[in-house]
Amino acid sequence: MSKILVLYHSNSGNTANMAAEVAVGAQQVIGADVRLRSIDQATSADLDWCEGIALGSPTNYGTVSWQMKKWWDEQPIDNWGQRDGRIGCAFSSAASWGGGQELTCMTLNAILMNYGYLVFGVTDLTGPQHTLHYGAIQAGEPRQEKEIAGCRRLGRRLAEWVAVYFHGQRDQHPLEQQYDRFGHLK
Ligand SMILES: Cc1cc2nc3c(=O)[nH]c(=O)nc-3n(C[C@H](O)[C@H](O)[C@H](O)COP(=O)(O)O)c2cc1C
Repeated sequence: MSKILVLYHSNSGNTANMAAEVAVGAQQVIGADVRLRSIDQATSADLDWCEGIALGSPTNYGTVSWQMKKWWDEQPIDNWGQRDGRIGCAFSSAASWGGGQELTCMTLNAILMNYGYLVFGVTDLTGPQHTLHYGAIQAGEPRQEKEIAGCRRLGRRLAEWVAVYFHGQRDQHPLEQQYDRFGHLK
């Protein structure tokens, strides 16, 4: 089983709704065991458990929420250096497009990199002019089909990479998949 943690903070529900869709996407990969946790519920045991993590925060003043930063700041230092090689990715909701979601994703990725996670972006388009190169991004909550698909694609890609790199399932590699990845480029 691929162990996938979707960990998020959300003040008013938008990032929580993204997280739920990311979890749905991860569950699309056969053999994925998915935990969906807010930082209010999660403990360092969840980090110990997972092989892959999708980390989500609202964009607050162009960066991660203080609550998300605090959660990581308070992780036991003993864990540092113990999670090298696990796989991570990011997602964020802001009020508006261009409100700093990608900056937040990059900061979330930087937090994960400090812990030794291998972080990735997604090359696919899930709708016209809609991609997630630095993580899934959103204005408000995901409503349109391409927005929901973007969140789900992030989770799916995470579970695919875990299947490939942790469990040797080469058939789960994105280049082996039959679903549409670049149709919206046309
Ligand atoms: C303290 C604070 C700072 C914020 N800063 C930004 C910002 O820099 N850019 C932006 O577009 N929205 C900003 N917002 C709006 C939130 O990012 C937006 O409402 C988001 O969808 C909230 O996600 P949540 O429902 O998961 O908390 C801010 C909200 C708060 C409370």
